[in-house]
Amino acid sequence: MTVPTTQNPSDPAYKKAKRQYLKTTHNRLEQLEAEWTPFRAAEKKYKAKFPPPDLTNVLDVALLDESRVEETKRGSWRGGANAVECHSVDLLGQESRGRKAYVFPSIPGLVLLPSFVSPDDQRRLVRWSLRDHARHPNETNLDTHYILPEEGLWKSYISSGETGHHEEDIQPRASTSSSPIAHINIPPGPRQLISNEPASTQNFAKIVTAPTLPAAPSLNAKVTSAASLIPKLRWANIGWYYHWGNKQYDFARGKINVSSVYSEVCKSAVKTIPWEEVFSEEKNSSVEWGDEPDWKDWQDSYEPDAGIVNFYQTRDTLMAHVDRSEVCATSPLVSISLGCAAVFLIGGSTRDTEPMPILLRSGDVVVMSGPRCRRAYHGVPRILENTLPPHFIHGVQDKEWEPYEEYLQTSRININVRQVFPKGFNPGL
Ligand SMILES: O=C(O)CCC(=O)C(=O)O
Ligand SMILES: [Fe+2]
Repeated sequence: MTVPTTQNPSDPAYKKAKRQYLKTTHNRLEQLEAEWTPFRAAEKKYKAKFPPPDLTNVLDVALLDESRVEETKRGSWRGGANAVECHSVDLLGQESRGRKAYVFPSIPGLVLLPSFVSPDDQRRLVRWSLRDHARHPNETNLDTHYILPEEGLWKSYISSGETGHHEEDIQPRASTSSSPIAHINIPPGPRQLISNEPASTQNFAKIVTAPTLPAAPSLNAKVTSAASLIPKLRWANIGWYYHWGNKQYDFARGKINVSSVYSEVCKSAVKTIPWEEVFSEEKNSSVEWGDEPDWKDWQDSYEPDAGIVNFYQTRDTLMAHVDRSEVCATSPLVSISLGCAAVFLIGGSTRDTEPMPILLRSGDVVVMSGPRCRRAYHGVPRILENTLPPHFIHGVQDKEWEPYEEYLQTSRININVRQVFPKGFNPGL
């Protein structure tokens, strides 16, 4: 199956994007463009539906891998194999023999592990994310606005397909809450840009006691069905609860265990990275690391306890942001890509650094770590249609897999896992 694309001039999607472009550019103030930060300019470039962006400057290391030819030749989105300055390092351990990671002199602490997750494990993670994780007790973006089925949205969607019933059976939360309780307003839809104070061991006591009003259910939400809500699923929380209103963890609500399905992949990535080589070229490191670089401990001490699973449809984007709610500002953040490919941008400590574009494909893992990278601005301006790798399509004989394949045709899943506390810090929770 191919989905509409803005790359092909005879495709209606291209024509529509062109009409839209001509309409909006008519009114565009040139001055505004001049005021864009380099990060904003890059976001605009890769987001553009028309003309479709040229990806030659986007690093696409899958093009160097013969075993990924079937994957990279699908559709027409391809980056450049040598678009960005980087070099490869060998992964550690028997199981990783011959496998490589890429490191980037301009962003020490950024590590790209192409194709780190095997096709079988990718399918396992997709199933887990949709069916087992995006449901109670893990919070999702939809919980604020709808009373979701106990069995989870995905199972309810599948069973409605099996029985042929697409009933409108999901109630909006607003219509059922009778008692007037205090709320804050968090609009439904994409994550909002809210400026938060970077968490640290110094301000931790203040963060723990910050008031955390629940988000207000939307008054516009209507009775609906699981099938209509599935494309609206945007995120599911992992581990410690997160408060989106003040962009800090809500430690008072406690923590749900991080499933080993996720944590094992993340831990094996951290264990297999040769950290000494990753940070060997870093200059003046002790200044930025504080007392002592802590990477020497990561192979043993890294323990993920928070994060988010992001669900993107091909039209979705994630704006430039910094993940700074974790008390530990250096410990690895491990990010797993599944499904359709995406353009990922990563820059520096402000939006004034020109970001590096990297094409992330299914199974790729990105690790953001150390003082120069863990809190660098990053975002996802584009999900690329028709880039689903063949191992999600051909050869999957399993009938039960079909709805996952159908979902993935227009979706990307990102599992983004973090460690909140540095080694040896006692939060007293
Ligand atoms: O989707 C991605 O690759 C990045 C997601 C991300 O930056 C986040 O969840 O904070
Ligand atoms: Fe992020």
